[in-house]
Amino acid sequence: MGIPLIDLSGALQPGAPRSPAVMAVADQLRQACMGAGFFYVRDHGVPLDVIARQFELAQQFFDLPLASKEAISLHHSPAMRGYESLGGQTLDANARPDLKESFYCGLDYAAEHPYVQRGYHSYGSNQWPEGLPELATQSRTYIAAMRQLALRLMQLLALSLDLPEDYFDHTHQSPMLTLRLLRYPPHPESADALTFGAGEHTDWGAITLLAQDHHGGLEVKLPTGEWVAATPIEGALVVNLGDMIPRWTNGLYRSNPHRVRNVHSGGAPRHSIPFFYTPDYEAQVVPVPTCVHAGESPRFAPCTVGEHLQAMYRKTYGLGQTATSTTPASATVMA
Ligand SMILES: O=C(O)CCC(=O)C(=O)O
Ligand SMILES: [Fe+2]
Repeated sequence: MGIPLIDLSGALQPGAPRSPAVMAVADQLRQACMGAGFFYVRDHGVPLDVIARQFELAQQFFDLPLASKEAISLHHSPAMRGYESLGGQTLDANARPDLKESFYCGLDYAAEHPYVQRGYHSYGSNQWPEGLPELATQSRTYIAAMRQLALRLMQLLALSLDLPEDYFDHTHQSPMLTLRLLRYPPHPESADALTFGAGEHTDWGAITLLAQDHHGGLEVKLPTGEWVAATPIEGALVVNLGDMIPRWTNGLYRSNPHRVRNVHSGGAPRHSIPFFYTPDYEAQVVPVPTCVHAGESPRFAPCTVGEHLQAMYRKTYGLGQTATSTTPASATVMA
C-alpha cells in the first residue's frame, strides 16, 4: 500500500454525481481513504501558475528581515493570523519544538460576524507584512481556488460513502479555513532522533491540500506502521484527511500521522503550503448514516469542530495548558 495518484479530470463538475467517470474517482478515493488516508491529485483545476506565484511570495515573505516578520507575530492576533518563528509549535509532544517558520492567514471575518463576536478561535482578520502588498491579494486568490477544490473533494468523498453529493456542503458555511506558508531550514547534521521540521501529528480538520516544493521531506505513516515518503509529483497536490473524517465515517476513513524532516534538499530550505479545509466552528461531527451499521455504536465521542481544533491549538502551542496535560474530549475513542 502506498500513496495513490488520482486524476480528477472528468470529476470536477458537480451535478453529474453518478456518471461512470465520477464514480470511478469516488471508488479510488474510497480505497485511498481506507488505507494511507493520503493521496495525490492531478488535473485538480487549480491553475499551476497560481500555485507557483504563492511559492514565490512565500519565499519573499520568509526572506524579509526578522523584525518585519515579528511585527506581525501571531501572538499579536486574537485570530491567530500572522508570523510564527522557528520552534513556535511542538506538533509531537514527545519530540523537540518544530524546526519551521510559518505564516498563517485565512478568510477575513468582519468584527460583526457572530463567531468573531463570540471569540471563536481563528475567526477574525489577517495581519499582512509591510512591503509585500501582493501577498494579501495573491493569498485570497489561492484560498478561493483551493476552497473550490476542497468543496468538490468533499462532494466526491460523500459519493464514495454512498451519500448525496452535497451531504457535507452545509458543514462549511463559515469555515475555519487556514492557509499556512511553511519554511523548513535544512535539517541539522547534528540533529538527534527527536528533531523534526514538523513532528509526528495528524491534521485536525476535514481535508488538507498540500502544495510542496521539489525537495521532499514529508513522510506518512501507513496503517501497517511503515513510514513512506510523500515524494513530490510535479503539478500534483497531496491531499490528506484530518481528524473530522474518521469521526464522520466511524473509523472507516483514516487521518494518518505524518511528519517532516528536510533531509533531501542538499542544504536548501524547504517550502510547503498546506491549505486546511476545516468546517464551521459550530458543526457537530457525528457519524454519517452509511457508516454505522445495525448493532454498531459510534467509536468517537461526538464533538463540535471548534472544540477539537481549539484543544489541538492549545496542545501544540502550549496555550493555557501544558502539552502533556491536555487530552481533548473530542479525542476520546469509545469502546
Ligand atoms: O510541510 C509539509 O509537507 C507538511 C506540513 C504539515 O503536515 C502540516 O502543516 O500539518
Ligand atoms: Fe500535517
